[in-house]
Amino acid sequence: MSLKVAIQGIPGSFHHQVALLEFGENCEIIPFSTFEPVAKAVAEEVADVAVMAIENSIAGAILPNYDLIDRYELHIWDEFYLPISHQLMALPGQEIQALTEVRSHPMALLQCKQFLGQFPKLAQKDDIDTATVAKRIQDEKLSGTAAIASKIAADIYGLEILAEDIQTVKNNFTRFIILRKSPKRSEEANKASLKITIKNESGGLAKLLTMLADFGLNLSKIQSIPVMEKPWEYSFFIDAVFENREQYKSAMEQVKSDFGDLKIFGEYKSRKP
Ligand SMILES: O=C(O)C(=O)C[C@]1(C(=O)O)C=C[C@@H](O)C=C1
Repeated sequence: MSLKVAIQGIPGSFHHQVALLEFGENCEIIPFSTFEPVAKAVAEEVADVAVMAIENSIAGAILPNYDLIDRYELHIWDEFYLPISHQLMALPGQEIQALTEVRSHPMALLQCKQFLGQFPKLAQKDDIDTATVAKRIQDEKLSGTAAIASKIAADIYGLEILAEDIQTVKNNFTRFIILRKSPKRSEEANKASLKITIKNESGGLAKLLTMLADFGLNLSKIQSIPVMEKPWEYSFFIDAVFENREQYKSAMEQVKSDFGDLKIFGEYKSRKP
């Protein structure tokens, strides 16, 4: 039986590309148009695994996805960094000047903000995912509308590329995480994703960070997320890289005893390029 992989997006989307690269051409892709049903599908065992974008090197974090992992009690099994190159594309034979709107996933539009700034008359519209826009332009023969999507999407849906590599910096990556319902047991892990809710007292965060550094944890990411039930209080989502597993374990014990709540989303191998 093939692995069921939940993603947001259709063939040609970046999620689809990651799913095939990670799980091979024979996996069964279960596509959704937003992130919440992706998380739900794994929580309810409709899918075995989910691929979910979590942050981009130009546009930053996709904050609502942190909440989904937390709320649906999912576990991070792995990470995947995909180089992202965006192309402006439209029905064949059109000039950029003839376009009136450009549609894409909001994260993709953000990554191309500088390029789009040159075309103030081009209305920017958020859409489901990069490839869905490319497909719709072809299916409905939408002249005047452009998509921002991958070269693969242009090939699949028969669109012409009008401008290549339009993301603000050429070296652009999106970090995806691989989620499952059950926790992963791995002895080779050197990275952990944590949620720490510290007591609201002066210097609390500074003390936490110093303690983690003392145990040899290198924080590759720290993101504050509001605690919804307690206005103006925050939890911290932390990605920490470590060399010594015992020291990491000791640090986690100390977090629990001295700082507050700890939730470990996953321990896995760092894939940072
Ligand atoms: O729209 C797509 O193709 C996606 O896979 C979504 C997504 C995202 O969620 O950030 C994935 C990678 C890129 O950063 C742009 C968009």
